[in-house]
Amino acid sequence: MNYLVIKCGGSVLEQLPAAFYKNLVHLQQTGQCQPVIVHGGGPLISSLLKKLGVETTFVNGLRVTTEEVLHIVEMVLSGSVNKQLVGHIRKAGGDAYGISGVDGGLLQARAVDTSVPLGFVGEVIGVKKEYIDHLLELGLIPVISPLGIDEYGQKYNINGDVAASAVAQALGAKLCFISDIPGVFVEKNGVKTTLHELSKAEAEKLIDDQIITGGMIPKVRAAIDGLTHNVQEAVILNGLEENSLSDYLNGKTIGTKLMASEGIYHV
Ligand SMILES: Nc1ncnc2c1ncn2[C@@H]1O[C@H](COP(=O)(O)OP(=O)(O)O)[C@@H](O)[C@H]1O
Ligand SMILES: CC(=O)N[C@@H](CCC(=O)OP(=O)(O)O)C(=O)O
Repeated sequence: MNYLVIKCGGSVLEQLPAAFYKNLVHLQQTGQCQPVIVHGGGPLISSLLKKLGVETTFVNGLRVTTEEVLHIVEMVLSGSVNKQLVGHIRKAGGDAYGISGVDGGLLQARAVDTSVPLGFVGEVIGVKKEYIDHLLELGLIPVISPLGIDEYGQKYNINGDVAASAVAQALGAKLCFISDIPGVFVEKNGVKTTLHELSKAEAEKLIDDQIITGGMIPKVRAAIDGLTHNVQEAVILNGLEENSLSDYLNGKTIGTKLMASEGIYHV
């Protein structure tokens, strides 16, 4: 199957134009590809935590997740954001099935292994691909919230980019990250330019040089990790540009395409 995993970032979720959902439904209904959505919602989580007076911190773009934070992450992602997306897809004439990575153990997870303790932040160790296939066979667009669960029933907060890459790896899919910027940019002589291609070595150099920061760190790392594990191609696109997704699929040079190669060509 020609799977396309689309990661909808929290940075753009509330501003995605109606054309985005129309294009998505068109892709599915014409059989051009089998779209699978994985979403984020970081800004909405942060805003609810703030309202509730709960402090939140990030390490390399990952939210330190206490039990209290985990509970709120689940409310926002699997409750509010997931169902909003299902609503938008239906409004565009398609049908979608919202599912959390927790349900049926869709995303099997364990705690991430990092030098800094991050609490209940997870990494994906297995994806129940057959659930995704069943939904697609029924003509439904799967909409997945990025939480995972382990064999003991412990839930984990998984970065949306990391979850999207894991799903794309399991499906051998193309992977599109829809965010709020035209791509990865670098500043040269005071001029910002968007890179149309970014290799693994370049990405790590830009992270070291603090040119790639915050939420862009897990995004480029998840993309490159995907490319070395069965993902067909990975690109970062601007969701605020009306037809970025269909333009990309039609071969237009747009956004930043990640490359698994080690070379440094642009930076
Ligand atoms: N070099 C860079 N190029 C582009 N964006 C960058 C870069 N470094 C950091 N960013 C930030 O990464 C953000 C996208 O990551 P994130 O906020 O996690 O998005 P999303 O919610 O769409 O996943 C951009 O809005 C931008 O502020
Ligand atoms: C571990 C971790 O950082 N999880 C993310 C999950 C949401 C997410 O990834 O949202 P975006 O795609 O909008 O960034 C968080 O708690 O914010």
